[in-house]
Amino acid sequence: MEDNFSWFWMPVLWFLVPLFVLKIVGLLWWRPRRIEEHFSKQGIRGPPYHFFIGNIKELVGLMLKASSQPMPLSHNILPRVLSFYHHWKKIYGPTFLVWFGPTPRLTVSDPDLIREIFALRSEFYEKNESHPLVRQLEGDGLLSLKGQKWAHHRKIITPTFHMENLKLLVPVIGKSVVEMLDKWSEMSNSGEVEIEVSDCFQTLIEEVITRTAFGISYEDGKAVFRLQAQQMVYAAEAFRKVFVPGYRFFPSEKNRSSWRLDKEIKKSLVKLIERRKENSCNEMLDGCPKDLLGLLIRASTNETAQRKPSSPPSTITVHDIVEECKGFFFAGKQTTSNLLTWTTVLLAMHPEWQELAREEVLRVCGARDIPSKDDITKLKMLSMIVNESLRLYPPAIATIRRAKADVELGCYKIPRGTELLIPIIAVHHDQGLWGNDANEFNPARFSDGVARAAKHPMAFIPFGLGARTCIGQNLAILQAKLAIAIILQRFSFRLAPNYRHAPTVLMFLYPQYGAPIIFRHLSGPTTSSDHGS
Ligand code: HEM
Repeated sequence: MEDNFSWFWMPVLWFLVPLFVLKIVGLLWWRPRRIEEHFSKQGIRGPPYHFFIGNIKELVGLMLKASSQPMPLSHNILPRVLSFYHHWKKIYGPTFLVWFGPTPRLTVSDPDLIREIFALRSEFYEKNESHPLVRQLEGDGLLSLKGQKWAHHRKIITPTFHMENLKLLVPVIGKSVVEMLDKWSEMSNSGEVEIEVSDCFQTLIEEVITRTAFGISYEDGKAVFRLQAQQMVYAAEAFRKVFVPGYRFFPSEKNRSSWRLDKEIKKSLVKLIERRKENSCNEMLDGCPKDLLGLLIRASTNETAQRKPSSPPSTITVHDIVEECKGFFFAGKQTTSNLLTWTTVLLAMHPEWQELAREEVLRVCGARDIPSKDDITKLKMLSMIVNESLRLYPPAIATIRRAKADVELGCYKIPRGTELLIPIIAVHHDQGLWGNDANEFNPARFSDGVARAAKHPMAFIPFGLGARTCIGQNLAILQAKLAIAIILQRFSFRLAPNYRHAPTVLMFLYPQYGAPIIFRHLSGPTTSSDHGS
């Protein structure tokens, strides 16, 4: 029997093992060399590829060194935040090849090329596959879907984020902001209070997103945020490691924790969706905001009702809804809370702009009332300030696309499978596009509108570009303007003496040591009962 076994298997193994080794060597050694050569012939160079790990070791080293200590109070944050780009750009120029493990990434910061990727020839590019831990966090929803399924979901969800619909949320958001400020007032001592704003704004945005996403069920959504915050720590660690295919199935301690968290998140969301379906909600009544959950449930119900017995199953399932909700929690919270944090820090650093913004708010909205939806659109100075904040401190500092086929990008020939890294923050800080004061806080550059603020209309891309542009941008801007306006009505503020300037990336741009700010009441302390609506 044993003899029969070796007689049959030994030659098979002799054949298969070398084949497997050859395949691995091809993927991890020969292919990267060929790609390096392909780009080098076109004048594109970069740090040399190292077997299997690519440039991960140098990359992590540069990041750790850059974030090892705070920086001076300056807005020249690119060297700290995207240290590898800053470092290699000086050596190889703005378009260079960098290796994330065996995956090549070409950096693209020329706005004409960026427009080609996102808008003019977007059919040749697709979203790259996120790391499985990141994917778990962002869900299999709009953020990562592709093709027809993405288009179908985007069409259904878009109405939630129309300005007309969002404006109905103004009193809800305003109420959450006022409640937060009332707590600050209660904590204040002789009219002043020190607040670590990045934590406070996260809680505020959680509340607003849960209301926008879940309407009447917002209380139930809060548990999901807590679980996602834990998942985010694992996902952020994954960014610093080479992606090993299949490793996610290995029952390591972290993987097991991450699976458990994912299971809990799914369970909470399914419970929430089922309860909401049973209640069959009142949110479709005239004048009530359409929330994400209501729209998705309605879409799935309509599809099921209209389905012929012979047609394929409804495309919006409870699983789809769960995945979309995960994405909205994740994308909505971290981005907007960081926008609020950086805008507050900037106004604390630049009191002259804080004063101009306050004058406008008091003139348009008065000193006490929660600004109305019409007031918000009139706050031009505040819009300029928020834009300048998004330019200097964009919460999403970069994005990635993958070439679906061999494609020409400008004068470059890009092989299929190459990833293109668009360093949003580098484009926003480029002196060639923004002038010599690119690293200065100067909201006035937006006084003639976004398209004319820089030398190229595509130089300002905090929300991405083209069909896959951020669906939540109106909501983010609305929340930020409303919250800052209400703060300006009630407080003046400055950096706390213990503030340390340390913008850092943990998936999004955030202050490494928090953002302690001192708030001073403009007049005597007020409470919510004093406010109009
Ligand atoms: C300051 C706040 C925000 C910033 C800077 C921001 C940034 C971005 C960027 C750059 C993209 C494009 C990514 C790419 O092309 O690869 C994006 C997409 C997206 N964002 Fe946002 N975002 C913000 C707020 C929000 C909010 C509040 C929500 C939802 C509640 C949201 C949901 C999404 C979704 C679902 C996508 C994917 C859209 C698609 O592919 O169809 N974002 N965001």
